[in-house]
Amino acid sequence: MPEDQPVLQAIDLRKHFPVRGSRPKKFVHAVDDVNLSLHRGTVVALVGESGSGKSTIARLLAQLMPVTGGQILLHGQDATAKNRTAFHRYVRRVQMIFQDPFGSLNPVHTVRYTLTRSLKIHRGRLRGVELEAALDELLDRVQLRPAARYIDKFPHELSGGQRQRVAIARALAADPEVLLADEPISMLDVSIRLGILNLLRDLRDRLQLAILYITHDIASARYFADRTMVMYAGRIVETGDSESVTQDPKHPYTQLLVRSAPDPDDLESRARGARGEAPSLVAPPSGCRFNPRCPFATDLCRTEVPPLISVGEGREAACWGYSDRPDRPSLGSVLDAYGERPAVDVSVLEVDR
Ligand SMILES: Nc1ncnc2c1ncn2[C@@H]1O[C@H](COP(=O)(O)OP(=O)(O)OP(=O)(O)O)[C@@H](O)[C@H]1O
Repeated sequence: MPEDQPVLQAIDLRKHFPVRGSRPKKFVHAVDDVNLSLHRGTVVALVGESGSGKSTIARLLAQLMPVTGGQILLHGQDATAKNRTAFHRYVRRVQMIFQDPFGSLNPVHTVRYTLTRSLKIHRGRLRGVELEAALDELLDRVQLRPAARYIDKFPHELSGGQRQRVAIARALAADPEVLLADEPISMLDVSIRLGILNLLRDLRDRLQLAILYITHDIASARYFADRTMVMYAGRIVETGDSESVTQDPKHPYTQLLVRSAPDPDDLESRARGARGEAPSLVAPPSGCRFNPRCPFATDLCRTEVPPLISVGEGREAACWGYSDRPDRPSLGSVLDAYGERPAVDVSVLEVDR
C-alpha cells in the first residue's frame, strides 16, 4: 500500500435532510460537495461553528446514516456497506468517539464488561489469561494504569477524562485504522482536555491511526491536527496545514473564526451584529454561502459557488477573491471591515506544546 494513499476518503459527500411536514418537500442542506482524505498517522481537524455540518460528516463517514450523494472509499474501494456483515467489517476499521463519554458508556456496566464486549464483537471470544492480557493492554494504551484500579469500576466512579479514555479503549478494541472523534474534549473539564488530545496524538503515532478531529475550537485544531479543514454552512471553505490555516487564514470566514478564538460563540454574535445571521440551510444563500456575512462580497460571490482555489502549498480557499476572474472581489482586512478590534488576541492560540 503506498504511504500516501488515503485510508478513508470522502468524495463529493452530500447530505440533505428532509424537513418534516414541509410541502412542497424542503431539505436541510447539511453537507454539500465535501471532499476529504484521512491518511495513516495523520490528524485532520474539521472546524466550524455549531450547525455547520461537522457531526453530519462524522456520522456519514461512520455510515450511521446513508449519504444523499457522493462516495466513501476505504483504501480506494467503495465502502458503502450494503448489509450487516459489510457494516460490521467497516466498523472494525472505522471507529467513532463521541462527545459525551457518560452518555456513550452504559452506566450499568463496568469497564470490564464494556471492553470485553467490544473485544468479543471485534476479535472473537477471548478467555482467561488471554482476555485479561487484552484488557490490560487496552487500558495501558489509554494510560489507565494500573489496569486493576479501573477494570471493575462503573462509569459514575470515573472522572470525565477517565470515562473518555475508556470510550477510546473500547474503540481500540476493534483494532481500527481510523478514529472519528466528534468533539471528544468539549464536555471535559478544561484542565484535562490537553491530556486527552495528547493521548490521541500518542495513538496517532504509535498505532499510525488516521484521525478525524471534529471541533469548534480552532486553537485545539492548531495544537493537535496536522491538517485543518474549515467548514461553513455545509461546505468546506478552507484547507491546509493547521499552522498556516490558523496563523495566516485566507478565507474571510476563517479570519473571523481565528480572531474570535477561543470563543466561537462570540463570532456568532459579532457577525450577527455586523452583518445578519448565519444562513438557513433549508434555503442556503446562492453563490458563496458566506456572502451575506462577508464584507467583501460582490455579485460574483452572490451568484456562483466558489471552487477551492490554491492559495499556497497544500492550501486551498473557496473564495473568489483568490481567483483570476476580472469580477473577483478585492479582499481587505475582515476586522477593519467589521470596525472592531479582535475580542481576543490571536496569541491565545499559543498553547503549551
Ligand atoms: N437528523 C437530522 N434531521 C434534520 N436535520 C438535521 C439532522 N441532523 C442534523 N441536522 C441539521 O443539519 C445541520 C448540520 O448539523 P450538524 O450537527 O452536522 O452540525 P455541527 O457542525 O456538527 O454542529 P454542532 O457543533 O452543534 O454539533 C444543522 O442545520 C442541523 O440542524
